[in-house]
Parts: sequence; C-alpha cells; structure tokens
Amino acid sequence: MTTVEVKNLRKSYDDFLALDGVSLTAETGQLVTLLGPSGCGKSTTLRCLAGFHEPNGGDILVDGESILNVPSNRRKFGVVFQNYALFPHMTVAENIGYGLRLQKRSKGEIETRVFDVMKLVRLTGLEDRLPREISGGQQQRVALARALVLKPRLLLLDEPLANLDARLRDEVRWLIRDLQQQSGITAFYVTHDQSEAMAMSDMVAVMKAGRVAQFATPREIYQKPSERYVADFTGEANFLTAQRVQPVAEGRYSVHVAGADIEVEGVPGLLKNAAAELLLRPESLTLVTTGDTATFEGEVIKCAFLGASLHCEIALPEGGRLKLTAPPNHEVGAGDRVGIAIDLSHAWLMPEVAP
Ligand SMILES: Nc1ncnc2c1ncn2[C@@H]1O[C@H](COP(=O)(O)OP(=O)(O)OP(=O)(O)O)[C@@H](O)[C@H]1O
Repeated sequence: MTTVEVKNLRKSYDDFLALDGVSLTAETGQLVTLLGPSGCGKSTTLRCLAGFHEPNGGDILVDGESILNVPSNRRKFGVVFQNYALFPHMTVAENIGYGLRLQKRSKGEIETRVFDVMKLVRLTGLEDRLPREISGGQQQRVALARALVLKPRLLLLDEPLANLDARLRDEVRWLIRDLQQQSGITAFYVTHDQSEAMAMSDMVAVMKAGRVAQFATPREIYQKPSERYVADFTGEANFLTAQRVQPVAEGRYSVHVAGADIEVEGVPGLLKNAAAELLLRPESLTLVTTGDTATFEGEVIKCAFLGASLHCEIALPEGGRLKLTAPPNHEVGAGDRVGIAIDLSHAWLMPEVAP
C-alpha cells in the first residue's frame, strides 16, 4: 500500500523557478506518468520525490506522512534512470545484489532474492556476465532488477527507455508495465514520448513550464484536453475557431464553426461568446460525397497516398484547414470538392487562451 500526494511543489535553481506549484497524486498500484517537453520540470519533480533535491515549498506525503525530512536512502524508493549506472567491474548478479549486501543480508537470502528477481526480469543465465558483455536492453533490465530486489515502496523511473532502440523500447516498456502491475507497486514514470505515456499509464500529468497543465487518465488527456497545449502534445490535432459559443447544458455548447452550426461537448465553464476553438482529432473525420451527410464542405489542398491510407488536407470555406486520414480506395486529389462528416461525440471545445 503506497499512496503519494505531491502538493504545490516549488523548486528553484538559483533564481530559476523550475517547479511552480506542482500537484498530483498516485493511488496504490497506479503508474503515474509525468509527460512534457524538455525542460518542463519532469526530472526535477522525480528528483524531489527521490530525495535528491530539496524543494523550496510544498510537500510530498507518502501514505499521509510528509517525507521531506526523510533522507533519500531511508525513503525505500527504487530509482531507475536512463543511464543505467551499473558498476562496470561487478557481474550482473553482483550489481543486482549490491543493495542487499549493503543491508547486510545473509548470503543465502541474497542468492535467493537475486535469483528470483532475475527470473522476473528474464535475465536468468546472465548472472556472471559483466555489464559490457550484455545488450542495452539487458542492462536496463539489470537496473530494474536492482531496484526491484529491494522491494521498494515506490518505483521512480526517469526515461528508462531513452537509450534503447525502437524494438527494445517496446519490449522493455511492456516488461516494466507487467512487473509494475503484477507487483502492485506504485510508480512514477518520466517521459517526453506521448505514445509511451498513453500506453503505460493509469494517470498522466502533462507538464508545462514547471506546472501541471492537466492531470487525468490517458483517455481524458487525449479526448478532453484542458487546453490546446495538451491537445497538441498528445497527438495529431485539428483546431477550428468557434464562434457564437452558447452554453446549452453543463459542459455542452452550441457553436458556429466553418459555416456549420453544431452542438458539442467541451471544457466546462465556458461563457457565452467566449473565445474558443474546436478540437477535431483526424480519426473523428470521415471523407464523404458532397451533399451526403457532410457537416462541412471543403476543397482538397493535397492528398498523399500512403498505401494503407490516404492523408488529406482540406481547406474550409470560412478559413481553417483539416487534416484527416481516409481509406486508400478514395479517389480524391487536389482541387476536388469534398464533404467531411464529423463524429460530433468526439469533437471537443476548448478555450482559446489557456486558463
Ligand atoms: N541542477 C540544475 N541547475 C540549474 N538548472 C537546472 C538544474 N536542473 C535542471 N535545471 C533546469 O530546470 C528546468 C527543469 O529541468 P528538468 O530536468 O526537471 O526538466 P525535464 O522536463 O526533466 O527535461 P528533460 O526532458 O530535458 O530531462 C530546466 O530549464 C533545466 O535547465
């Protein structure tokens, strides 16, 4: 059982404010991802959790108690970084058992626990190799095993896949998620890779310049972003200016967009005639014959045939452009007039300026 509550965390490096009030929570057994571009404060947040940095304000509660006065080595957290920092002169088994030796565990206990965790991370057979004699993916699994063998209360992972190639990244990613779920360990995971965050997490904190722009499930972050920054960072997105915003129910609005009057869901609390824009993910748009069920009509600007699909860009009459993906059997090209049907249940209205 480990719950974590990060409350209004602030951290400055000299006069630079790296964390400007970060708040988020992790329930027992959840994997919470800190997602955002370089420099937004992900690693600083993780380092404050690990106890490597002392925050200037705010608090971190673990199971309801502040840990700010607990030194890093007494927090009982497992930490895995992108550079695995294995001891080069120790074998794989010695690297994994290092923390247990520091704890002065018996030789028998160390052997059993190292053996068990090696099996868990699928390293059996590599006990006597040196780090330079195994692959990058295997080295990262040693780093993971070295953290897990100590049965940490919390697992902290900072871009653990960054140094691996695409295939290995996939493999180690699923291994981490499997192990984390099987063991029910609460974990924080830092990445700037949106698809990694979406695939692995129970909750995602999208960070922006030292703050959390949105903290929600991957689905919510993608489908119901709080602002354009979040929508942009989590996948392909089209934005159209929305006029005549009129609330019709809580979180529901009628709007005029690109010549059409439609009713859509959106960020709650938008006022009448608020400056707003409509988010349309490419997969919620379908190319149709003009006059069919078209919500919008427009002119094809360009269309690329990619084998399995067509990628089209369409100009709308009142300005604005839409990118969409169509099945490859559509015979459309630049200059054609087309209709675009929108899955309105997946359209999302957001304020034009971030709250
Ligand atoms: N030790 C330090 N001294 C001074 N400034 C620092 C220090 N560590 C980080 N910073 C600055 O604080 C900000 C946040 O850094 P942080 O490493 O937390 O970002 P990040 O989101 O993890 O980025 P990345 O993905 O590049 O690792 C950055 O602008 C960085 O330059």
